[in-house]
Amino acid sequence: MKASADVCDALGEKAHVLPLSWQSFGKLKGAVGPVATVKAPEDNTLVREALEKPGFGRVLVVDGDESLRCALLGGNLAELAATNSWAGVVVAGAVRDHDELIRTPIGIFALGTCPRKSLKRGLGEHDAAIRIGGVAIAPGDHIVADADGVVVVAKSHWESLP
Ligand SMILES: O=C([O-])CC(=O)C(=O)O
Repeated sequence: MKASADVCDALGEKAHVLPLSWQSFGKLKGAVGPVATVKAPEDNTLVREALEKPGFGRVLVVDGDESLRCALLGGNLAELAATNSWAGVVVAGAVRDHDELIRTPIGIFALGTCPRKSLKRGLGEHDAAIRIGGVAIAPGDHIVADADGVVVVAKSHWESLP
């Protein structure tokens, strides 16, 4: 699996580091793959909808407005993601069920934990162009997340990597 540091060394400024304080929660300590996006403003209805579909090895990047007021993913959604062949989930927000997440065979990266669940009103948007930590991310970009951080690379640059 590609390491985020190697991707940064190879691509320089073409590798976009998401400058936030990421923590790894899943049993797998890395997630690499093409990006699918979802906006989830303190409401994880669309996160569930996305993870109910086949992941095909993609990484779901969740724009949660960096809120730590509620959890956008917990043990059930992590299990769903692993079952449906998602390579990982990157949540710019909070997750919960820490002790279940660490046993689930998928990469899960988030900014922290919160024991409160999110709204279920269907707010948000699938496949949106999003911005996390000031970095623009669109479906089809590639992501490398590991213990060093989370890096986004445009498809054209990704294909130039050895
Ligand atoms: O359903 C939710 O809101 C999040 C959760 O607790 C889970 O995924 O288990």
